[in-house]
Amino acid sequence: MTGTSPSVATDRRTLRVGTRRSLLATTQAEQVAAMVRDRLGVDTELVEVTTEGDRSQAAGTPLPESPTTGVFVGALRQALLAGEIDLAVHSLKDLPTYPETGIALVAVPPREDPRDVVVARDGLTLGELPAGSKVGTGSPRRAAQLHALGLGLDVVAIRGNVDTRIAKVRAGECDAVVLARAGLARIGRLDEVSEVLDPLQMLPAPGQGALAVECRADDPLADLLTVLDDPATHAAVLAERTALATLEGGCSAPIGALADVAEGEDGPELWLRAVVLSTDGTLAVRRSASAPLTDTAAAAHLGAQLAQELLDEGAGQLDSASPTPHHPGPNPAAPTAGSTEVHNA
Ligand SMILES: NCc1[nH]cc(CCC(=O)O)c1CC(=O)O
Repeated sequence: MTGTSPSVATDRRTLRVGTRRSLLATTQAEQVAAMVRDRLGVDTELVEVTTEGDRSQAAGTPLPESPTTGVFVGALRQALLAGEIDLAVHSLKDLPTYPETGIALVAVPPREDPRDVVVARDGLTLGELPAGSKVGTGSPRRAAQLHALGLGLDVVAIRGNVDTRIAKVRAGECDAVVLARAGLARIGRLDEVSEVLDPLQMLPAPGQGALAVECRADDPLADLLTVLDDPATHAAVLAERTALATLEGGCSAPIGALADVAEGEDGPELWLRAVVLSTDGTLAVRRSASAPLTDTAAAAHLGAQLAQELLDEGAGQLDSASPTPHHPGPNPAAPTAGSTEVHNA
């Protein structure tokens, strides 16, 4: 192990790319490794690190789809800090919103399609599934938005990796499951998709479809790896994640957020929309806002501002712990016009 003698990147012939062991994780890591070889002209080697999340899946107690505690990233960060790997590749949506001392997020490569998809029996869409159909998901965000469609679907909690979840449909255990399109795209299983969900009905998780490349903050490699960064994607996910971080301070309800880059009159703009729902989907607060796509500070500001508007509209009262959510209280300061709505779904 050469971790104790800091070397400059050009001294390293082979960069060690840390990844979780799942098929999705290693596929993503190999994609980033290919970019590293191409852009930096160095060799790469994948180093598989077993995370707490993987261990518990192997032991038969898989974690929920959207663990918020970073169980999938801790071991990779430890390996970075210990000098066992040079860079780590994560699904960005699995990263906790708070930073880790000594670890830098150095690049966000171009994003995959961030939408959620349905994999259903007989190629059915959600609208074609009869009331009472079992739709599997372990994500409170997906469950709340499924309930909000008002189709009478029976949302059942399932866990496990992408393969396991698709297998539940093929085995007849569920009529359908909802997954991130990006995951299926990366492992070459888009042919399983029966419907791509419009973000108007199913807003993805903040950061969904994007990858995060991390390395040690004090490693000279950090500067070199910025060539992997896609500034538009980076700004978009920063806006989404800042909204998430701000909302996490004031509420524990399911959250969806998506920022798109669109061409405005005076150049590219970031258009951010977000939703906070009660767990059972009967109540939702939704809002959107846009800002010129300039720097990361502007993107973060957009996210924080939108989150604050959602909190002002009562998002903090959509208590995920409450089985019978109540209407958010009136807010005299809230504007009456705009794209916010508090509704019974
Ligand atoms: N929570 C697990 C996870 N983390 C990232 C992805 C998919 C790839 C991505 O969103 O970038 C998935 C699977 C899923 O949600 O279906």
